Amino acid sequence: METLAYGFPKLGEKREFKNLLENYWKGKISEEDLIKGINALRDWMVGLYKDTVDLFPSNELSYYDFMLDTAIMVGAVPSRFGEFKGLSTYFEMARGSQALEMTKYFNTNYHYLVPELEGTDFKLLKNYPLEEYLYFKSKGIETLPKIISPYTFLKLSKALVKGSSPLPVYHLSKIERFEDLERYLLALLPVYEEVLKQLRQEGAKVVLFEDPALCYEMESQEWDLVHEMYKRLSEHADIYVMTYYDSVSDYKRFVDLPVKALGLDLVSNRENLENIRKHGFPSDKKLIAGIINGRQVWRASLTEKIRLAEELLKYAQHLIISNSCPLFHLPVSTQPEEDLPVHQVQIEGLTSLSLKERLAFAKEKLQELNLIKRAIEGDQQARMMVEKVENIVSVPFGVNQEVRRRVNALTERDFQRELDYKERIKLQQEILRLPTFPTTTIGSFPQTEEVRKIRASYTAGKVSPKEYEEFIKKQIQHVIRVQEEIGLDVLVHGEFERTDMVEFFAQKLEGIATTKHGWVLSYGSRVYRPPIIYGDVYRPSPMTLNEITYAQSLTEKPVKGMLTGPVTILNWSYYREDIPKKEIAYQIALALLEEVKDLERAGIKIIQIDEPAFREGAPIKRKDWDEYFDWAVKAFRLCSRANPQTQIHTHMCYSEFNDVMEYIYQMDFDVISIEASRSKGEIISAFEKFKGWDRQIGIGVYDIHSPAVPTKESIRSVLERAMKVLPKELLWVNPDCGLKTRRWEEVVPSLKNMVEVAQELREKYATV
Ligand SMILES: CN1c2c(nc(N)[nH]c2=O)NC[C@@H]1CNc1ccc(C(=O)N[C@@H](CCC(=O)N[C@@H](CCC(=O)N[C@@H](CCC(=O)O)C(=O)O)C(=O)O)C(=O)O)cc1
Ligand SMILES: N[C@@H](CCS)C(=O)O
Ligand SMILES: [Zn+2]
Repeated sequence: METLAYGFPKLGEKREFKNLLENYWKGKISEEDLIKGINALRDWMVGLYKDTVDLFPSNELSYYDFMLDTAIMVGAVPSRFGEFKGLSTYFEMARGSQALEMTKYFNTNYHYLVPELEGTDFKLLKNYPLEEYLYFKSKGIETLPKIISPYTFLKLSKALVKGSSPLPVYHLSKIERFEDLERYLLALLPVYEEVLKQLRQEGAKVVLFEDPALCYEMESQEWDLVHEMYKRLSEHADIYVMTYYDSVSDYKRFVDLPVKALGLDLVSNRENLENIRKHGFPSDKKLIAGIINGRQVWRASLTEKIRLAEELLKYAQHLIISNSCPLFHLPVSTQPEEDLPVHQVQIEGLTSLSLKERLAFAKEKLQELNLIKRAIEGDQQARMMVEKVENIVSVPFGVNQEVRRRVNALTERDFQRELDYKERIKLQQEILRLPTFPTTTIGSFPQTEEVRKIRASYTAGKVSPKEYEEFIKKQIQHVIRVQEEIGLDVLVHGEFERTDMVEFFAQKLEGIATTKHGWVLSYGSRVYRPPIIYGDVYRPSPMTLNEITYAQSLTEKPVKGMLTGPVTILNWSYYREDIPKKEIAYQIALALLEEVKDLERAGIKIIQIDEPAFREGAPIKRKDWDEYFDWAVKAFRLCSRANPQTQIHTHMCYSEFNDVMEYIYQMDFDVISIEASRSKGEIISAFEKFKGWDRQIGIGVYDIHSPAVPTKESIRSVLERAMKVLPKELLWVNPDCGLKTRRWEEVVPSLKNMVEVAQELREKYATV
C-alpha cells in the first residue's frame, strides 16, 4: 500500500503567497523576487509531502489559478490580450480591466478563471508541468506532474459562439453540444500529447490527471470520447486519473478507462464505495482511494479508516490511500490556533477538551495518511496514536436542547410569508416611494488599510472597544454622506465592522468557532477564514442592530439591514457531520430571523439577506438537486419571514445561475441583485426563458473586480439589454457585488456614473 496527497494549500504558513503577489502588484518587489518567493513556497510544500507521503505531485503552485495556467498551456489566450508576454499578460488575463470571467470551482468557494476559447486553434504555449517537474528533478526529487484533464478543461471553459438578441452577436457559452465537445477535444489532444512527450523525454513516467468533471452526469457517447482520450494519452505516460467532490457518474465506464490508476472520492458520497463492493475493482489497475476528507476539518476516526483501507485491499491488488479531494479547501495547520473553545467532557481520563484536539487541517491530514499506512503495516507507535485519537473524535460538543426543540417544532407556516408578493409590493412601495430604476449598492464599501489596521489593533487589545466603536461610527457617517452626495436611493452602512461577511456572523453566534490563522484562498490572492460549526447554533444577542440603526439615524433615505443568509454561512464554513446539513441551516435561519425581527422593530424598512453561496452548495449531479434546494430555499424563507411591509432583498454572485432560476424564484424575496457583468449578459437571457418572472431585480451593471471606472455607455448597455427581456419597472441599478476590495478613488466616480445613467433612463422612459 502507498500514500498519495495532492492539492496542498499554496498560501503558506503565514500567507506568504498572498503577500508575495500583492507586493508584486503594488510594485514593492521585482519579478525576480516574486519568482524566488514562489519557488520557496514550492520547496516548502513538496518538503511537507516528502516527509509524510510516498507519492506527490508537482505543477501545483500556480501564480494565480490552475485553470488559467491550463488555458495558457494550450495557447487559449484571447486575442484582446495580444501576444503572450509572460507574467504581464498572465496577470492581465487574471485581473486586468478585461480579465477572464471568474466562477466557482464545482461546489466550492474557490473561484477559477473561465478559459475563453475563440476557436480550436490550440498550441503548446507554456509547458508549465514540464517546468515544475524539472525544477524538482534538478533537486533530486521525483514528482508526479499534475494536469487538469482535457475533458474537465473543456467542461469548465466557454467558447465563442454566434447568438441572437438579447445576447451580443458573438458571445461566450458553455460547450453543450456533443459534436462541439468532440471537435474541441480532438483539437486539444495533440497539445496534451506534446506535453506528455516532453515530460517523458525528461524522465516523468507517471502523470496525474485531475478529472472531476467525470462526476457530472454524462451521456454514453461522452464516456466513449473520454475513453478514446485516455487511450491516446496513455500512449505517452502512465496515467493516474483523479476524480473528486462526488461519485463518478458511471462506475463501470470509469474503471474501464485505459489508464494505470483510478482515483475515487470515498468521502463525499456513498455510491463509489457501494460500487466497489458490488462490482469489484479491475486487477490490472491501482485504486487511489480518497479516504481522508479534503474539505472538512474534522480529525478522522483512524480506526474506521484503517478498517476501510483493509476492506479495500480485498478488492484492489494495489491500493494507494489519499485525500478525498484537493487539500486547498483547508487551512495549513491547526498548530497556531490557541484560542479555540474548550468544552467540559466526560471521557476516560479527560474532563475538558479543546476543539483544537478534534481538528485536522491540511498538514494534519498528511499525518493521518501517514499514520494509517504505518498502523496497517504494524508500527506500534502508530497503533497507539490511532487508539488515542479514537477517544476524542466523537464526543458530542455544544448541545443546546432549546435550539433543537425550536427546529423540531417548525411547521409549514414558518416558511411562508403572510402575504403574496403582489400584495407585499404595494405596501412596500407606499412606504418606500422609490423612483423607477432605483439605485443602490450591495453592502460593503472599501475596507481600506486604515480600517484593517484599526481592527487589528482592536483585536490585539491596543485600541479599546469604545475607540473602535467610535472609529466605525465615523466610517458610517462618511459612507452615508458619500452616498447622499452621489444621489443613491437606497443606502447601506458599509460593513466596516466586518472582517468577512460570514466570519462576522460566526463570531456573534454560539456553536460556531472562528480561527486566528485558518486562512484559505478564495481566488487570486483573496483569502478568508472559514468558521467551524461544531455545535447547535443560536444568537445570544443582536448582531447588526447597532450599526444599522446608527446609519439609519443619519439619513432620511432607507438604509438596508445587511445580513448573510443561512445557506451561505453554512456553505462557507466547515460544519459538523453528526446532524443533517438541513438542520444546521434551519438553526442558523432561526438565529437570523431573530435579527430580522429586531431590525424591523427598530424601523428598518429594507433587509438584504445575501446568499452568494446558494448555487454553489448544490450537489454536482442534478438528480440530487431537488433535495438540496428544498431545504436551501426553506432556510432562506425561514429567516426572511418578515412583515409584508418589509422589503426583503437578496444578493448572489459568481455562479452559474441560469439553470437554477426556478429554485431562486422559490426563495420568495422581493428584490434580487445578481452579478452579470463578467458573464456578459448570459443571465439576462435566463430571464427571457423564465416565464412569469415578477420579482424586482438589480443586474450588476459593472464588474467590481476591475479597478477601471465603468463608462456610462457600458452601464447603459447592460440596462438596455435587460430592458429587452424584463419590464423596466422591475429593474434596479447596482454594481455586481460589494465594494470592499476597491479603493474610494474608483468607487465614487463609478457610482456617480451609475446614478447618472439611472437618472437619464428615468427621464427617457418617464410616462407622461
Ligand atoms: C464575496 N466573496 C466572499 C466569499 N467568501 C467569503 N468568505 N467572503 C466573501 O466576501 N466568496 C465569494 C466572494 C469572493 N471571495 C472573497 C474572499 C475574500 C475577500 C477578501 O477581501 N479577503 C480579505 C481578507 C478579509 C479579512 O478577513 N480581513 C481581516 C484580517 C485582515 C488581516 O490580514 N489582518 C492583518 C493585520 C492587519 C494589517 O496590519 O493590515 C493580520 O492579521 O496579519 C480584517 O479585515 O480584519 C483579503 O485581504 O484577502 C474578498 C472576496
Ligand atoms: N454584502 C456583501 C455581499 C458580498 S457577496 C458585500 O457587499 O460585500
Ligand atoms: Zn457578491
